[in-house]
Amino acid sequence: MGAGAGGLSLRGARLSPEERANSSKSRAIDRALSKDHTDDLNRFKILLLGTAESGKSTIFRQMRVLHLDGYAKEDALEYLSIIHSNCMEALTQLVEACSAFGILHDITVQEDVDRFEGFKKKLRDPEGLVIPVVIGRCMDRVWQSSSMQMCYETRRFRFALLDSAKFMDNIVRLTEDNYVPTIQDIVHCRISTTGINEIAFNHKKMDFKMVDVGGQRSERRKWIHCFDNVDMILFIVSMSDYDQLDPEDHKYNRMKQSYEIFKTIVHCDLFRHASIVLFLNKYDVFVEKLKTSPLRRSFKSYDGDNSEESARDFIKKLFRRCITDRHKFFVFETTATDTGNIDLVFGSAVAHIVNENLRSAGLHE
Ligand SMILES: Nc1nc2c(ncn2[C@@H]2O[C@H](COP(=O)(O)OP(=O)(O)OP(=O)(O)O)[C@@H](O)[C@H]2O)c(=O)[nH]1
Ligand SMILES: [Mg+2]
Repeated sequence: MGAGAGGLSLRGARLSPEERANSSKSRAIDRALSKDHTDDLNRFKILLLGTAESGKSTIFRQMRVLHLDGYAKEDALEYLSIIHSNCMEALTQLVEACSAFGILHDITVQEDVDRFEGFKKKLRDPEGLVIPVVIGRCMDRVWQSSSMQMCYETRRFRFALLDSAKFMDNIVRLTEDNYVPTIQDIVHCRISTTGINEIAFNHKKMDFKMVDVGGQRSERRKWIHCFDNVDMILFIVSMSDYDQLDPEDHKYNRMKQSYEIFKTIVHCDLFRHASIVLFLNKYDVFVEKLKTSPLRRSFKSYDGDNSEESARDFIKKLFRRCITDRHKFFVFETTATDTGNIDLVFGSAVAHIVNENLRSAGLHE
């Protein structure tokens, strides 16, 4: 089944709040640049790489939450219409799935589906989308219906569905008047990155610069502009991709694509001195998915059982094989939407690298 969102082009076609902030600040940044250039070179540069939807920007946002000042009310409000767009897209995908699977709704639920579709047709400005309270309630009734819940519970991994579809659990809160997105809402929302975003922060007395790029095919061409002076590649692979086809090229498995990109990056001579950190992300979804979708179905060479440990180790080994002796390499299982998990793992990755660097310099046992 296609990933179609019923003609809505609600994500990807516009600037994310990160990009808007970047471009409005760019003139001021230009002026300060000559002074900052030296400071910049002293910062530990982390480049986030990985395929689309692997979770790079989610980690980027977590850094802002953990190591900067988070999101003030006006910054949080920049995410409101994206969150509403995610809800529209998710419910559209769910309604389409019900009809593709031949799941029928009760008459009252069908009336609400029709009301939702009617609202969508009349939408003029997806950019500034705000779902009215009454439509939010109507969407909630569709989401809570037994037909929709059955479709979600039993088939959600069999059709394209936004990771942020769980917003539907909170659709009434999200569409209330005066709603302001919470940190949790912001890290769960989905908008594809179409530029290069940077933040600078301090952690454990070290200065960092983190660079976030887009993972879609057209965006990967821009990666090369960020390849100078990289201290650490933070490569994000989505563990839930193991049984997915690449949405941009259905010939390829999405995780195998990610593996090929990882291999190319690791072998790139520009990164011969960089540390490589691999996040096996969306681990929460991976564990859920394994219950119904065996790894062997997508990876014929896998001969283990369908336990989480065995499947995870196979994927870990696959990626590790790309690493050569010259690299410092660390791998972690992550759930990027979990702030506590990212705090722990990021801290640990940095500590490992610092220790390794001290050891290489003969300053550590
Ligand atoms: N359940 C779950 N969702 C996640 C996790 N990591 C990211 N997501 C969600 O996955 C979606 C995509 O994440 P992004 O951070 O936008 O992905 P990206 O790599 O920046 O994608 P591009 O910008 O297109 O390259 C978002 O809705 C996230 O909230 C995770 O570990 N678990
Ligand atoms: Mg992104």
